[in-house]
Amino acid sequence: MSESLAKTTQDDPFARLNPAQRAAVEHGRGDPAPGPLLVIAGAGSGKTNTLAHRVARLLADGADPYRILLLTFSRRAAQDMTRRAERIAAKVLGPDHPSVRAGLPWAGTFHAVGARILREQADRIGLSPAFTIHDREDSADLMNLVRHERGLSAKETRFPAKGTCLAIYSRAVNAESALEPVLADSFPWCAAFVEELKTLFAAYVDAKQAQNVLDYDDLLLYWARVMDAPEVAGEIAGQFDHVLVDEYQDTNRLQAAILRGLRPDGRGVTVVGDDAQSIYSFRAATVRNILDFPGQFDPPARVVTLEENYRSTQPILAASNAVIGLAAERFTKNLRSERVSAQRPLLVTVRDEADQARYVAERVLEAREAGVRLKSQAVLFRASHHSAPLEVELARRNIPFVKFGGLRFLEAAHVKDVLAVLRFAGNPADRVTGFRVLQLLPGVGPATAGRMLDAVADAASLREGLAGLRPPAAAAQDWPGLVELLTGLDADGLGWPAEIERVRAWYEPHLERRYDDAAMRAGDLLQLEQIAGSYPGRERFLTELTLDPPDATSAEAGPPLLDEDYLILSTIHSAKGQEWTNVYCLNVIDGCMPSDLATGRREEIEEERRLLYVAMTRARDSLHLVTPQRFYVAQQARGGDRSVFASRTRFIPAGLLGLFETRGWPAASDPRAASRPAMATVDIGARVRGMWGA
Ligand SMILES: Nc1ncnc2c1ncn2[C@@H]1O[C@H](COP(=O)(O)OP(=O)(O)OP(=O)(O)O)[C@@H](O)[C@H]1O
Repeated sequence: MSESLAKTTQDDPFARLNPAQRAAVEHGRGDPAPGPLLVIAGAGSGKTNTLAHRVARLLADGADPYRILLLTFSRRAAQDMTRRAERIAAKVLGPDHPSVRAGLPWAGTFHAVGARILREQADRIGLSPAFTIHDREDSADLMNLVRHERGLSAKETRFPAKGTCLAIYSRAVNAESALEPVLADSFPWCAAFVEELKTLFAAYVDAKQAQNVLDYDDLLLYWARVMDAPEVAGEIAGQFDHVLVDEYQDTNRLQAAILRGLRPDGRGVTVVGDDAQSIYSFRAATVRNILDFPGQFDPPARVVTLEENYRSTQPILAASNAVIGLAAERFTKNLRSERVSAQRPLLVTVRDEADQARYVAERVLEAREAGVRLKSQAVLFRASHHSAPLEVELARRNIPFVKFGGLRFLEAAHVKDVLAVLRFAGNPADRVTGFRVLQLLPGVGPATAGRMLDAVADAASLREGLAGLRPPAAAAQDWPGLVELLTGLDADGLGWPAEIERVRAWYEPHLERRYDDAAMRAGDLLQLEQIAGSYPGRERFLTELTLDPPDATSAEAGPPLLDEDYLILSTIHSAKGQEWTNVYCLNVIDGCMPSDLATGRREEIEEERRLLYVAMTRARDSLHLVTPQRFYVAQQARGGDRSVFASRTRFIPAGLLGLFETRGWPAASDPRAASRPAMATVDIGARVRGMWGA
């Protein structure tokens, strides 16, 4: 680069954009209400980068940051985008300019923004602004409660379990579909229960409304319905000049309806996405949203396609393109990369998962020796439990790692307990939460808790309701403490985060009584308190954390882990939008990719293909796809602990093998290979069970 060009690039943050990116960034520049824009961006083509530049361009050109709505897929993405846009805008406007300092107050996920808008409008739309939000587990619990009340849980009817009921309900809501087609398409074994399910869902909705509770789906559903009501919709839409949506391929019909409601003529709308990376149809996302976007408007939306990949080497890209090239329907993008390399992606055959773990651990250490930090390396897998043997191997070798997409921090019982106290104090009508809180006391079981909640519901206030209760003898000692805590949280004017400190202090003796590993759990609660400190208040904290819980503790908690170097382990779903120098992909075999949980419907298989594509396109320099020849099948019906012989994923048919370097490991020359006995599967578990005639 010449000196003057280098200087220009440094001064002008927009100078590095390629022509297509610039076209997207500058679309409608100077027009206060530019026409709709769709940016179709291939993997690694700078989608995120381009969207951040577009926001920065708007700010630099004088747009009001309070009137920009930026909808992202995760909270992390919203924060990342806000930081990038601020940094770019600061180069033009200076770091102290009010538009830079304001940040992007309306950046967040659809659900989080929905919650905020609904709370702001609560009085006008018949909601109480104190509504609480149920996560999936709470929703399933409430569904279960209603199911019992309706007498639908009798075993002989084989009525669907609470989780299935919730999944059916959720899909119907998000896909804006009647119940019958949802059952026929996705839950055919439940089709006989259509009438009972309708009754159940009606009762579930009644219960939520009576208890002043919204579930995840309600946040989109209520928002969408508000946008149908002209009196309120106009006001909400009028708050924004620009609406930008990232990862549009993973939005569902309700989200598309909300967007249409916000901007019926498409003016000021930018959506960005990649149809080839659509991987959330199990949450009713529909790739049709992005495929059909341009034609919704008259004149149609402008489409800008980004085809230059800056991430991966050409051989990695060639292999990824070939995999997605076999997909049935997509916007055609011919991704190209200028990053030459002689190294094709590796397709490595190993005996079993234990060897897979050893292979990956060795390569990771080798790369670290060669200067690639652990943090620049990621191991990706289809299902969270696939990494178990590797986790053992890493622990054995003292290789630190952080796992994304496993059991979430907030799902841990003790963390939920503390959050439940905070929520119940804010909304005593919420029975699921109240149930949890009251049963923390010794001697209070479901029946007592239920009676107590009835009494609270009939009283004028929580304070009055609690005052009238007589706890069982075993709880007598702890009762006054709980009453004081619940009634004092609001009344004592403690402020935030002192409120959560008080709850933690109250909870500590209960924690010790309830759990053997209380010390470790207490550490989690301290971490929770630390996270709480970064929110302005209780309600924002509870809402945002419920909607988008941290994927891994260290993702939020900061020190000490963030200073160290650690390997990334992640499900492919959680790897969305990220990139690493080296990527190792586990179990690239049929049964895992595609998952044998996919029913075999064509759309589901296509989505599994896109998952492999997403995994492959996360790699910058080095990509290893590992195929164990024998795979232990976990989580099968009783009687089955078995290994199966596995074959390479169908998404890499023989015709594509030339794009990979195929290898067996350990190599025949490796003494480890020779010392192995011939491959045989001995089902010890079955033999042991056989002792008892099972
Ligand atoms: N014009 C450019 N010049 C050089 N590098 C670029 C340019 N645009 C983007 N990049 C780099 O390319 C990489 C991929 O960018 P980004 O993460 O924005 O892509 P993406 O399209 O969002 O990817 P994906 O959809 O696969 O998650 C990043 O490292 C980014 O810095």
